[in-house]
Amino acid sequence: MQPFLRQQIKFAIVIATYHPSNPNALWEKYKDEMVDDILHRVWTTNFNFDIESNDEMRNDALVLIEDMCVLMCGSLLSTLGMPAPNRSRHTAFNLELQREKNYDLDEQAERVQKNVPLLNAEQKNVYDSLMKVVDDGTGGIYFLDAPGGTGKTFVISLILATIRSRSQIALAVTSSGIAATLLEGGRTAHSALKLPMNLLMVD
Ligand SMILES: Nc1ncnc2c1ncn2[C@@H]1O[C@H](COP(=O)(O)OP(=O)(O)OP(=O)(O)O)[C@@H](O)[C@H]1O
Repeated sequence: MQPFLRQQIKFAIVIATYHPSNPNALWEKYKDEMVDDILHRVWTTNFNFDIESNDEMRNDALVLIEDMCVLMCGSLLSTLGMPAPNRSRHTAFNLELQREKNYDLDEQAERVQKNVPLLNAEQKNVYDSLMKVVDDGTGGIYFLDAPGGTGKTFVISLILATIRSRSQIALAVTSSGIAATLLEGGRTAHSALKLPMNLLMVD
């Protein structure tokens, strides 16, 4: 059993098999304990122990409890006298989202202020063009190519910082793990987008 599910499983057993007289009151009493493990995972993933439990996490706990109740007694929480989870809001421990919302905005803004004036003409052209696409919301696919060491990563990092400094989300995905280490918040596309691995393919 995964240790982080223990509290929710115990709660589900009580609700699904003992049929307490007031399940809703029980949930109100223990709902904060139900998210302890979720909160702990969010803390350790984000290296930020200031994050507090929130409705999103409580909703995630309810979804887990309901899934287990359905397995145990075939009933949804609403029929067992409990609040129904909002499935459309279920984030499945949305650590990715927490992580992307967790950048220090001042730090990002400071980096932008310090580094934009350093861009050379070509870098500035790339930076301005891509930021315009972001600002206009037009989107698109852009390929940035230049000889090694000429500042591609520098520009890309600055674009990421600019977007993040505005509380917007910029995912940095790369094709290799080594490349991912060069960008703040960088992940491989396989990890970030849960791309399937073709283990039979030989490069
Ligand atoms: N405009 C700039 N002002 C100051 N330093 C810069 C600037 N552009 C790039 N650099 C620095 O130059 C070095 C090389 O830049 P960077 O790593 O971005 O190049 P790259 O094109 O991504 O290289 P590679 O293709 O080898 O990965 C880095 O130390 C980077 O911080």
